[in-house]
Amino acid sequence: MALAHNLGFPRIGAQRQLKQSLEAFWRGDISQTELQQTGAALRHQHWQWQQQAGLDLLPVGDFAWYDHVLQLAQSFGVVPSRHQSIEQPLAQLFAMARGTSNDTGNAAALEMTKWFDTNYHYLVPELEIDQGFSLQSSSLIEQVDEALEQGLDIKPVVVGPVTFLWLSKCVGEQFDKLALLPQLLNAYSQLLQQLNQRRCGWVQIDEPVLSLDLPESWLHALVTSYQQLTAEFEGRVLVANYFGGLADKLTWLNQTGVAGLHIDAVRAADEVQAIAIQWPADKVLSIGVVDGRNVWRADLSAALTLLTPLHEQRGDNLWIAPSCSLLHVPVDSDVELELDDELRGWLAFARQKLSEVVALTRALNGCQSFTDRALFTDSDQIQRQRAHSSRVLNLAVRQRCHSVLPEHLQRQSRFGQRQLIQADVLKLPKLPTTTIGSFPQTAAIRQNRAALKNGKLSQPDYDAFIEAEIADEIKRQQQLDLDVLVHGEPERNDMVEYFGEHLQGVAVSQYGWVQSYGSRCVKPPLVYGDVARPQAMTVRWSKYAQSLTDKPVKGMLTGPVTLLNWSFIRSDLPRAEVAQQLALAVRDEVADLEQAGIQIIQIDEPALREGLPLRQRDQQDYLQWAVGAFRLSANGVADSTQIHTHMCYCEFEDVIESIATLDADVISIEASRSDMTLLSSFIDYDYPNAIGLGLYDIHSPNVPEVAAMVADLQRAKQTFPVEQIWVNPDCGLKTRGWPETEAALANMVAAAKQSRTAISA
Ligand SMILES: CN1c2c(nc(N)[nH]c2=O)NC[C@@H]1CNc1ccc(C(=O)N[C@@H](CCC(=O)N[C@@H](CCC(=O)N[C@@H](CCC(=O)O)C(=O)O)C(=O)O)C(=O)O)cc1
Ligand SMILES: N[C@@H](CCS)C(=O)O
Ligand SMILES: [Zn+2]
Repeated sequence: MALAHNLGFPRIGAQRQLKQSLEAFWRGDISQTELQQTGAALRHQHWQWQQQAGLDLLPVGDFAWYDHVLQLAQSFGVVPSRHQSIEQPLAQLFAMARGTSNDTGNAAALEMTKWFDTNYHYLVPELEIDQGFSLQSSSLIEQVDEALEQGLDIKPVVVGPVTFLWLSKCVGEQFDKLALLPQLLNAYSQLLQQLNQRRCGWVQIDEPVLSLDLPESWLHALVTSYQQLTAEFEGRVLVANYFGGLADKLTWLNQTGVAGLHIDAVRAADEVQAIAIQWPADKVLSIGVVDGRNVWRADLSAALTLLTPLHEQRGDNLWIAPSCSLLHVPVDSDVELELDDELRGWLAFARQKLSEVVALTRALNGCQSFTDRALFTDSDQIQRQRAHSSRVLNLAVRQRCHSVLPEHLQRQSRFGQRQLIQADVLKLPKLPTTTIGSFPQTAAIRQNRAALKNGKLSQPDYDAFIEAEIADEIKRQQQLDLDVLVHGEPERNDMVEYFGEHLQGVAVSQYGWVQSYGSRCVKPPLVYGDVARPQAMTVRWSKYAQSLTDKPVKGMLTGPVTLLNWSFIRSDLPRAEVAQQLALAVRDEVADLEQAGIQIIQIDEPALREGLPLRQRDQQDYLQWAVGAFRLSANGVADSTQIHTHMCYCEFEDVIESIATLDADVISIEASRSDMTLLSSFIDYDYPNAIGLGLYDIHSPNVPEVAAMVADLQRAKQTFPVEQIWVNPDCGLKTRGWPETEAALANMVAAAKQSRTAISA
């Protein structure tokens, strides 16, 4: 009998209960006991749903208060010294996640970065050269005990040692992280011994680093690790890889002695047959055949065709699962009642995906229920429907894509010439100051938008409210004496979802929340068909803002690659083509902004680096079409129009050449959190265009000091021509409050002014 299992369930809750409880706890509105009750209720609910779906083994340990990597680090005692004085474990966890600030000083949060190529962010464990590891109280064990008390058939899940070490960073003296492996393995052994005491039959150890190009020393580490862990665990170890292929690592995995292997049969469909032959038939092979990174219903008949011969070969040793943890999809598509029946029918969120896994497993085992059969019938019908639906194909869009010419990707003149023209038009001071776009999304803004959505506020009243917000934000920026103003983005729920709401071929869900980091969530748009822009999306707000001031107001758009990477994209068209359609829609908006008198337009691309394929062999192709999409969106303007772009949270060194090829007049980057080291990629590359230095970290409520920013500007001036330097925060200010925003910007403007005086002196 094939077995149905799951790798992980979304922890935030179908109604974002975890978010609400966390934020209430942080505000001091609820007690720790109440927060813990929310956690327990969510875990109980999620296990119940998974059990009802018919899974044979339920994942346990996938729940985390803020981030599962952070939680594991704390369990192993990997706590930076600046947070060690906090004894209460939950308080310490939140201090590591969010930083602390009190009379005795600030203790910074851990660095946050992208989890592989997803829009989920994990906290980076900090390792010192003499780092010790030992099992402290473990959230995994607590969750296991809780699930066992509920009489569930469980499979504990934990991030594996190779991935943990790979994702951690060295602090202080630099050293080879692998030197710490033996001690780290001891901590894992302690964890496995605890699972032995609880007689767990299986443990799932996640090693998504297997999807990367790994140096040989790390593959040796893989073998050493699992030889030790399998010897110590009395049950059986399932190593789970996802987000890509691992065929090149199979001979290494064969030496590890693990009893089971999970593969991502969606991202690496081409490897399934070869792995099925090479992975011993007496070991479990788990096929991640239902897409855990996208929201469309699976083609169940096609999946069954793939699985049937594998089942004939392996029998009980074939497991069926989603391709990866369901952390990356929303919970339940059945509640999306504002979508029409046809579109809703095309969707499968986490709960629906588990029904698909179970239906496939039962079909293999020859014990399908009536509901399972109906799922297959529906699936066949949906595949046909989507292929022929008039809402999917837009001939005008297809025609326009075919007519794109190389000159559409080209500015009229080179940067040097554009710079002179723009300087003449804009008349900005040296080291011009600006912000990245959004200002605080206050409770009042969110409440008014909620009121509009549930019919309590009319559209004209809402629009008037947004105009008043914009007017207030322009006034504040003028008082701060910023040089290039923004309208502040108060009309946007999110920089991607907002555009999803305005584009044809794209739908937005009502409750389709996905955790981005900690308590913060996003609702990725659903790109189901060819994308078109029926009317202007932002012009009204930018134009209104510009009418209130003589200073230039920067138009603010999200770029095509970020719209692509932060949406759920149709699976019947190559990503490059969807990117081109999005690019044409953004290009039209750029043209309309320019037409409306907006002289500076920023096209944000924070997800350009994130979309970089995990394997080097796939990267050039992506970079080529992604850069092409950006250029198509941006380059239809006159030389006098200044194009900005913005990127945050990203390492630039492996993509710097492509970033230069974007040819934006100004790129604003994060610089402060990396102590200006991110700049080194730009310096080494001799980056030709202008750069906006993210001079302070917007993720912290701390107000940056003028002197520190002056010192950073001084360093930048030593490496870049001063005409190329702009001054700005490192990202948008939507998550901040007004008092710290105004104080920080006042200091930033003061730092720029001081630095200008130093230039002219
Ligand atoms: C730059 N970042 C972004 C990423 N991805 C995106 N798609 N967008 C991004 O901006 N990835 C990388 C980073 C991640 N950073 C963040 C930062 C902040 C958030 C965030 O704050 N998310 C909000 C949700 C935003 C939103 O859609 N708001 C809506 C709905 C607000 C709401 O909850 N309303 C209440 C009622 C109102 C009330 O009474 O307060 C409700 O519905 O119950 C809106 O503004 O209308 C979050 O709350 O988590 C995300 C990623
Ligand atoms: N313009 C956006 C960019 C975020 S990456 C903002 O300011 O929020
Ligand atoms: Zn940003």
